[in-house]
Amino acid sequence: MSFFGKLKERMFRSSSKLDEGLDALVAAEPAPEAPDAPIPSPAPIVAPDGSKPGLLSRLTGRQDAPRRVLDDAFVEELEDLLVQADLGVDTALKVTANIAAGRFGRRVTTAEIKEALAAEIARIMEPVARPLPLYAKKPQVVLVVGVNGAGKTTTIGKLASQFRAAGKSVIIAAGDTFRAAAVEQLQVWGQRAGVPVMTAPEGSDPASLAFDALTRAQAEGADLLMIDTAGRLQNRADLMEELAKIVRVLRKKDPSAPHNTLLVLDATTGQNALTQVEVFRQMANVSGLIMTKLDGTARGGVLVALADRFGLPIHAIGVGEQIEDLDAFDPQDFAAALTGTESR
Ligand SMILES: Nc1nc2c(ncn2[C@@H]2O[C@H](COP(=O)(O)OP(=O)(O)OP(=O)(O)O)[C@@H](O)[C@H]2O)c(=O)[nH]1
Repeated sequence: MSFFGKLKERMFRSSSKLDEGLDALVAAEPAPEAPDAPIPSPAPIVAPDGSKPGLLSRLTGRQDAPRRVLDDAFVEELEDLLVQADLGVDTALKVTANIAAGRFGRRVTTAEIKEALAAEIARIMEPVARPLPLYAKKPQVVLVVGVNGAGKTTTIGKLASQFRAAGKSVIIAAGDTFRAAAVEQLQVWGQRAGVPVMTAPEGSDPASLAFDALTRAQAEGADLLMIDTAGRLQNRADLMEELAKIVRVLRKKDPSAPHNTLLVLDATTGQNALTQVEVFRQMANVSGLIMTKLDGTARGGVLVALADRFGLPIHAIGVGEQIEDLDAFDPQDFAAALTGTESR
């Protein structure tokens, strides 16, 4: 199945929410307020090119798509709908203002609003849609950060598998040494991807494991070293110190490491993802994002808010629990899936 087909199918719940909301918005043409208020004469149905509809289309009703005047009430309802779809207040206001510009006071159809919304979303997402950059430098050190449960382990496994398929040699370091279950999970993913996973005794210093892993990666001439990290936000100071130490120690072996710091975010957390970006940016030099669990969530809109607020590259999106369920981020497809329009 094409990327768009898969995304659309899997984001069905997100798109249908916004999709249906937009349909309802246009259908909800408010009745005139007072009985003695002048009833506005219906606007002539004129095609976008200015021509009147022909007899056949008038008879078949194809020109009769519901229309609603884009007025202040419409603008407010559209803003609310976008906030509910997790675009965040600032982005929702901006997007709505852009859609209203040039259309205010006109009678619009749902299709026109959906197309305009998809175009606005794609415009915001375009600059951030960038795959993980691969450098000539070997080994390229990729530090993976994010709260527990965001999908770090799964994403590392999926990425490792894709790099392997592209002919790259990869080593994984299980840096969350405080949770035996996390280490075991990563070992399972390493096996699936066919990639060695370096571990350390439970409770040992993750920085020391990172150092050993980089030593091995350099010795073996590996292309990539991916380092998993803990995600205990409950003790922020400790986590910050832990991440800082990993970076300090890596730089003893390679002053340019880490070459990427990926923040993994869970789409189902909605607006909370914005806070996580802020927190992790204070703790680590986040260079890009991967958003997981976009399948089956109604909260995919948060990606638009993230792109608009932070402008950090979105390297990939997780659309399922299987090893192949990590896709490149395509802004046109994403906008189409979210708004229920056809991708260009
Ligand atoms: N539906 C879906 N589930 C996902 C996706 N990515 C990860 N998951 C699931 O999310 C859960 C947590 O994923 P992990 O990879 O263990 O998350 P983590 O951040 O490593 O969490 P800890 O191991 O607790 O540190 C698992 O059940 C995964 O199968 C995704 O893109 N879609």
